[in-house]
Amino acid sequence: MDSAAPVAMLKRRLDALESEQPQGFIRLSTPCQVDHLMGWMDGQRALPRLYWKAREADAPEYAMVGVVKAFDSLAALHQDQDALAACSSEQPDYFGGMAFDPDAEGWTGFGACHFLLPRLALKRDGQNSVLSLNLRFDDRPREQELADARAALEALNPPRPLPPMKPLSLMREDTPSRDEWVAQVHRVTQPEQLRRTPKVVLSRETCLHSAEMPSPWALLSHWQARAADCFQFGIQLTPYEAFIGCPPERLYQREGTHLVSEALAGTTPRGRTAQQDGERAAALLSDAKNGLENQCVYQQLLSQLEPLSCRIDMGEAHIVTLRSVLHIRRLIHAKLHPGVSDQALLDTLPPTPAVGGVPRQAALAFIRQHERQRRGWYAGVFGRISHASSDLAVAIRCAQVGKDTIRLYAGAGIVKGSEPDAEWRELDSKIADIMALLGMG
Ligand SMILES: C=C(O[C@H]1C=CC=C(C(=O)O)[C@@H]1O)C(=O)O
Ligand SMILES: [Mg+2]
Repeated sequence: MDSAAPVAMLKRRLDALESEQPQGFIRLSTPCQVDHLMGWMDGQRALPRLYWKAREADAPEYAMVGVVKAFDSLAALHQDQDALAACSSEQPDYFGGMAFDPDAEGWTGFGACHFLLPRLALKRDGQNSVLSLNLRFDDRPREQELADARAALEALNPPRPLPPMKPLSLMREDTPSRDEWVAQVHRVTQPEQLRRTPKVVLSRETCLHSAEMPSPWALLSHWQARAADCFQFGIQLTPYEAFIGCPPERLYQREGTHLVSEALAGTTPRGRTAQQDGERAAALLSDAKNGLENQCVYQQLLSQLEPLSCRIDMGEAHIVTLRSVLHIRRLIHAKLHPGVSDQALLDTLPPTPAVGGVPRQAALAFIRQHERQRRGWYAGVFGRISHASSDLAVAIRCAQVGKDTIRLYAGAGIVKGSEPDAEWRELDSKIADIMALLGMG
């Protein structure tokens, strides 16, 4: 990619702003040829860095660096959207995520909620790539904003070739251990416990120790090549902490008042042939335990969306085929009441029973009491929010990349009929792609 010319163009556009009276939010954009966005991300030194692509094959990719403004609550984000709606014709995209449980101790460096309006965004949409510089003049001195924007442009680096994936000599540590897992699954499936809490999604953290921190962007680049049908995200807030993932599950997509959500739960490993896949898919759809896992998610989403919507259309259960596993999915389309905000949706929907349980509070209480690992942003929410449209994934199939550890997360819905050994194997199949990349497959 030749970024010198686009950067020079944006600097000229900035110079032109000096003599104007810019108001509110302004996005300066220029075409910018890109070969590989991950190489661009890896080449940058400024922080934060954030990458996002929704799971549709033709969804645009966003690679972002630097920050204009950050938000540590949905209320603050919503307030900002309202403020800009009142003073700007263009509205920004905000990117970020939320922890699984804001009331539990999370990961160092990752708050309960963190969304940001990036300073620079490289957006690739089909054949078109555009580099944008975001600015705002409603809440800060004009001279300072222009100087900060110029500094961000000057700090931009060219992309660099991604380092090859080195075989890491990794020591593996599971929390819970396999024995603890067996005990936890037995506890959840006791009849008395199931009567009060019919579903709890238990999780595992697999901690891999490595001598040096791999580039999170090189890892994500390899991982995304194996997860074309999934959302793909990465966020790096500090030099030694990044969170990446390729989740298959959508929390919701909103276009105006039209909302699409889904229940993705119920799992079986892929077969070795197309015929075996077909047999496993049929068995999965008729299996009581997996059906119940999905039903819990679907019903809760429906009952939560009901008061927010004037119309809800329910879809049939069908199979989603990923590289290593098959899942059951049911789609939900809703027409929201006018004025239902992303804040209202995000205050209501997560954590869904695909990652928490039913009833929510009892399941969360169980998880807080029995899980030793910190879920942090695993099983939280990650995505893009804007005034006109939003798209958010459930942050599963993910890894936290630290200075000398890589932590992989996987969970399994435990309901009546769950067997500890089969559920443990389900955890491994869910993260098989990233395990294989790390030489642990
Ligand atoms: C919680 C996870 O998966 C959820 C999504 C799909 C299928 C699931 C299951 O069959 O248990 C889980 O509910 C995870 O991958 O960490
Ligand atoms: Mg399951």
